[in-house]
Amino acid sequence: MTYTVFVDGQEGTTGLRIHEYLAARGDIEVLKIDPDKRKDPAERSRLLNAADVAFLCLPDAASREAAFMVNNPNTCLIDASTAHRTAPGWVFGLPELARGQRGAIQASKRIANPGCHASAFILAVRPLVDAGLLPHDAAVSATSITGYSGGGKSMIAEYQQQPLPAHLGAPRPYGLGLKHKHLPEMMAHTGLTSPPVFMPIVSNFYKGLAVSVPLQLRQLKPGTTPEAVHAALAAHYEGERFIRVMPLRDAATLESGFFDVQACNDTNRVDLFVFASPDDKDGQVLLMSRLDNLGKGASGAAVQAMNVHLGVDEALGLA
Ligand SMILES: NC(=O)C1=CN([C@@H]2O[C@H](COP(=O)(O)OP(=O)(O)OC[C@H]3O[C@@H](n4cnc5c(N)ncnc54)[C@H](OP(=O)(O)O)[C@@H]3O)[C@@H](O)[C@H]2O)C=CC1
Ligand SMILES: CC(=O)N[C@@H](CCC(=O)OP(=O)(O)O)C(=O)O
Repeated sequence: MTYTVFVDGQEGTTGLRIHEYLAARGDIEVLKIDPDKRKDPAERSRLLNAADVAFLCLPDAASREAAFMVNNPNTCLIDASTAHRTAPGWVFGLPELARGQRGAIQASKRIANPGCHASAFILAVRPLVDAGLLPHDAAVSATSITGYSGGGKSMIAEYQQQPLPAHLGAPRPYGLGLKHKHLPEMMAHTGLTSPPVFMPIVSNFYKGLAVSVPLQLRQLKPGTTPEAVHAALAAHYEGERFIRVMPLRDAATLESGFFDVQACNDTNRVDLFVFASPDDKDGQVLLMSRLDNLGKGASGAAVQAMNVHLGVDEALGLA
């Protein structure tokens, strides 16, 4: 069986990476748009409606526009943008979210893929909420360190200019209005009733992302230990091929003394960590979640969602 696929936004960062994933696939025929017509609504509409699966790798407004163009009931849209992640009628493209999510992705023709920061945050927090360890109304905060490709073509150009302006050489916190666009999906797909205080930091490396979520154990169900937090993650992701729950107080990371934000690059993997002090006297845990923002954070996740939707091996074409 061959499926036809169109990538709207084929020359953007996410779109190009999806093409790389699909290039080796014998079961996929990629429909290409003439470069001169890639923003021509009539031509985009024709190709969107000709595809079995269309990836939207566009700014939010253009993604909304594309969704309106589709009238072929067989076309499945997989949107990488923020436009539809909490929209009615769209399924969240994160198969590992909860039991039943794969079935929902398979059954829907409208799939909204998670944001890169949001994927990492949700995958760390959702299991604790589901296990009843973290109350829905918990006050949570999170930090994310990300490479600059997360900002798409314009941010890549900014960071790759020669000579590099001095202010881009150091990490840059942003989202300081506390209204980052991933907050709605972070709440909707973890079950938290108030937004986390979230500070992303972009830095001078191409890709790689790590979200950290510090928790005081007294915020959790009384009696919760770091072991219980770790066990909840391990149980939630048992058998998941793209999620690795690392050992509690991961010895390798602790020995090196530094966390490697880039260690999931060029994979579709997410690594989850639970750090705690050795004697646990302070009653704290630090959750960390690491991924490649262009892998499981965007293009890899989109291809995985397509595989689930088509009912083929979920890992086909993915590292
Ligand atoms: N980069 C990342 O790590 C992640 C990105 N995303 C999301 O994926 C989407 C794409 O992001 P990314 O690839 O990084 O962005 P880029 O800016 O790299 O690419 C966007 C592409 O869309 C094209 N485009 C803009 N408007 C239109 C239009 N009206 N019709 C057709 N094409 C159009 C742009 O054209 P032109 O080349 O002329 O600018 C560009 O090629 C965004 O919504 C982003 O937020 C999601 C998760 C992670
Ligand atoms: C470094 C940087 O700017 N990153 C982007 C997130 C990239 C991402 O996940 O984007 P979407 O939600 O748009 O899909 C940001 O924080 O806005």
